[in-house]
Amino acid sequence: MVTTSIPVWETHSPAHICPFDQACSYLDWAGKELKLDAGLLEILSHPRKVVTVSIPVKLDRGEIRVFAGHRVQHSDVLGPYKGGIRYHPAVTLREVSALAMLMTWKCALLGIPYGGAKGGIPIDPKQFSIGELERISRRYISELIKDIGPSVDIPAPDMGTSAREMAWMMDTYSVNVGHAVPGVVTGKPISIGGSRGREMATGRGVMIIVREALADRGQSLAGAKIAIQGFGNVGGAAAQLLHQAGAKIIAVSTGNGGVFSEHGLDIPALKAYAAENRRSILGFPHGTFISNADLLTLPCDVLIPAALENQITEDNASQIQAKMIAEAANGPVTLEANHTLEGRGVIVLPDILANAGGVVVSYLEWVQGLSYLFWDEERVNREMEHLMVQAYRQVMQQSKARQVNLRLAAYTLGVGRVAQALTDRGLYP
Ligand SMILES: NC(=O)C1=CN([C@@H]2O[C@H](COP(=O)(O)OP(=O)(O)OC[C@H]3O[C@@H](n4cnc5c(N)ncnc54)[C@H](OP(=O)(O)O)[C@@H]3O)[C@@H](O)[C@H]2O)C=CC1
Ligand SMILES: O=C(O)CCC(=O)C(=O)O
Repeated sequence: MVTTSIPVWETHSPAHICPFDQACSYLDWAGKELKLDAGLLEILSHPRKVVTVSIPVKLDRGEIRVFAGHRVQHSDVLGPYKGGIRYHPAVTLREVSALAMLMTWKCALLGIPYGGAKGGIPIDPKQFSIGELERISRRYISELIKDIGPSVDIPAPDMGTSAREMAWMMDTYSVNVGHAVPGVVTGKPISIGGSRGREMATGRGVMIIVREALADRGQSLAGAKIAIQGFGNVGGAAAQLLHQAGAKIIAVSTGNGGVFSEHGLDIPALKAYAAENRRSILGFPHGTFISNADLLTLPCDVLIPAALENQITEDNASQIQAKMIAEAANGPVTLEANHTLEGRGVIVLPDILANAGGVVVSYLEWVQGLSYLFWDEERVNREMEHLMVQAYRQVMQQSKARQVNLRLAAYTLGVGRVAQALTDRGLYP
């Protein structure tokens, strides 16, 4: 039975804050600081290409459903478009457009030769069988076949997707063009050209940036009290690596709440519990229940939002008790909240720096694939750490030189490099 004949491309974000408006406000802020021309800012605030495709899929029970699949290519001034694909019910075109823009600044900040893109399908992957997810992923990539490619646009995992979906996408693309093309996606399984270290990379990058920021304040990871919202690819890996480094992870959460222990959670035991309980951590015996809202306002050294955007807003910014926030998620702190936090002396390590470990190892995966030479995990981690620490130091230096907070420092570096490249290429004025 066909349930809808007219696909609804644009759904309203459940949050009252539009992620794309937020992304444009951050760009504006950086543009003012850099004194960029209005015309240049106008170019940078528009994605270069927006694609929405129809994904007709037969579900296991025989019903035909048509999903909307978005891919937004924000900028390719510095290299091929790059960015993840999100499967989440709250995905909208405006959200994907915001995330694509963030990718542009992130890649420029890290000095990797990519532009920015993002993709997404508004579905809850938990509601579909593996077979259904495979059909959705394959059809989505077939529809985008002319818009992606190893030197055009290279997708990767984001919320709700993983190496499994990347393998289906790589295979679909390869079958369509007639030969194996591992470089069309990153975050693939190692068996088909994925990189060692990619799965943990975003969490490892978060750990490195938090370690550097604490060290600059005379603190170490050992004994630091940390709360983490989100226990998926990023939050889970960050929790594991921070725990290994001696930090005390006092709370973690998933979509329906979390667990708290003042003495620190046993993260390996919690990971094992989640694996046995279809990713749910509720009911973990060595801790008490905590809501996502309460987790955000716990007193701690570092708060790590690692789930969705717009989690820290004007509504709760004044209640945040963390001394430092590391944005593992993209866009978890709104511009207004950022100002409030800054006024209260809370350090915010911005997303385009703090969560860049994933795209850095994606880049290393792409480089290994193009050169047909694969590295051991130690080398991947070393190269990634070098790029992350270098970017961190550049942000610190920019912050001192311009007397601005870390977000504006990171943005002025990222946006400034793209603006310079656009001008040097003769694309502006
Ligand atoms: N994967 C990557 O390499 C990168 C990801 N990021 C960003 O990191 C963030 C997380 O991505 P990733 O870890 O890959 O995604 P995953 O899908 O692997 O995990 C998401 C986690 O967030 C939880 N979650 C979902 N909704 C909420 C909510 N409303 N409140 C609290 N927790 C929630 C999920 O719980 P549940 O299982 O209950 O849904 C799950 O634990 C995203 O913002 C993403 O853009 C940034 C850079 C790279
Ligand atoms: O690994 C990548 O290419 C992109 C990761 C991503 O989507 C992100 O950094 O937000």
